[in-house]
Amino acid sequence: MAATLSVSATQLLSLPRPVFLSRKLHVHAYGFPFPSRSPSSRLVISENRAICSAPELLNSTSMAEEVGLDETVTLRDLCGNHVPDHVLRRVEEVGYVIPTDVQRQALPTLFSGLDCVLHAQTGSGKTLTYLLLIFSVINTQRSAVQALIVVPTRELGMQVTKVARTLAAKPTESDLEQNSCTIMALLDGGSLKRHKTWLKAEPPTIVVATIGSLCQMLEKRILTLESMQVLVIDEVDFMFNSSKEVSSLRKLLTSYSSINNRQTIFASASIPQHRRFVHDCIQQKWTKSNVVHVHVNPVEPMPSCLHHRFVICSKNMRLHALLSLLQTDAPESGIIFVGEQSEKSKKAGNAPPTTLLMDFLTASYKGDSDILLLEEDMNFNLRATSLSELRQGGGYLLVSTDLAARGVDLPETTHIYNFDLPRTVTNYLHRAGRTGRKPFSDEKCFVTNILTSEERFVLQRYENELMFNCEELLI
Ligand SMILES: Nc1ncnc2c1ncn2[C@@H]1O[C@H](COP(=O)(O)OP(=O)(O)OP(=O)(O)O)[C@@H](O)[C@H]1O
Repeated sequence: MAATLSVSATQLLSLPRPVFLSRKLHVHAYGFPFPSRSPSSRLVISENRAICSAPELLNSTSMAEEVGLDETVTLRDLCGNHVPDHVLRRVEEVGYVIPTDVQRQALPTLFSGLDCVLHAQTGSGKTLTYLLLIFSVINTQRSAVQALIVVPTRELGMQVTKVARTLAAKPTESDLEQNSCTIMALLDGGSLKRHKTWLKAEPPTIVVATIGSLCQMLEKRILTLESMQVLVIDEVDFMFNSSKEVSSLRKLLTSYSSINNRQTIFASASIPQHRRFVHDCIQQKWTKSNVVHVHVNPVEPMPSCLHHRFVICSKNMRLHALLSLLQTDAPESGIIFVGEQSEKSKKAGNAPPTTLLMDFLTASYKGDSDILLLEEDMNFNLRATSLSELRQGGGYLLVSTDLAARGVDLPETTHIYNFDLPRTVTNYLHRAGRTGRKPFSDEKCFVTNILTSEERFVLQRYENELMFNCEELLI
């Protein structure tokens, strides 16, 4: 049976994003050079062929709905010939069925073996994108490190490891007969001695690492990357911006491994001067020369479900402004970002701002949510405890420095409060992106900035650069 739709050429040309139809469908465009400017163009959709993607035939969701067709390609459709079935079953069990935009746009490129810069909004599903590539490439019969994911913080490393282990878990007894994929978290603050023993006994298939711990293992040749097929650098702009990490990162990209033996993926929601970055990737031989920049939704750098607001108050009224906001919003789960303590304030022996804020909230906030702290000065165990408590469910208010701003995925977070304005526009984007992390939800999430009147122009600059509007609240 064929369904026939009449679509004007203007409609065809004005639609905003590529159409992907289910693999049962095939699109024929007849009667006009495609895309046509003729107002009487016809589009015929008939059963029984593969996915069609035509950039000009944008967003045919409404057309497909009109004839009652399933317009959606699934992750299984995209990955079927590449990713082992037991991994795909886990992907579906976890609840990932429909690909997000970045998955839909990047996976075909990644499966074709090309190097890739994954540049897509916070919370858009970049982690699953590169993990699916890794699962398509690794051979569990081989005992060697075949994929390496480098992350900036222990917290992000633990999170990525958890997702990778979830997907690698064998769901049925017949799957258990196959060799399993082992995943090592080689992260700052972990036990290097234990990792050395593990690496010497039996190399893991995938390593998730922070650059410090990784380089120690590479320098001592306890870990080698000769068999590495995929190298992922997550939060790549942060890594290149960090004076502590950059030289080790360059060494990893050029001395410890070579672009010809590996597929290289860089991921981030923010890649400032991205054309320059892609140019550098090729010039510096961090990637092959045909590297693809997958830039999803470039005109909207932040998720559209975010509602940005600000309140203006004097510095010494900020605690009260925050309390008033919390009482009005009554957020079930939120993150309050606080700036780092200045060296001057440290030398003067003042308590860190996070401590002051925790003390204030513990004494004054009467809501039900647990109040927790995450900051660099805590030891790694306490940091892990804070995050695992957050993930156990129930409401929370997390007081944090920018440590929680990159990559941390707490999907229940609906409110972000910038108690101190972030120092850069990129930090604004990542702090804001700790909310709005449920890909197919249209739940409204809030980012609220507490600022002095002198700081208003800084926020205005962020609004201009990131193309959002901030509403003023009067409290
Ligand atoms: N296809 C999918 N369907 C449903 N949920 C998904 C899908 N892919 C990813 N997610 C969920 O989306 C959330 C965000 O994913 P992820 O952490 O990979 O985002 P990200 O793009 O890396 O963001 P950031 O740039 O902030 O690190 C996670 O909670 C993840 O479980």
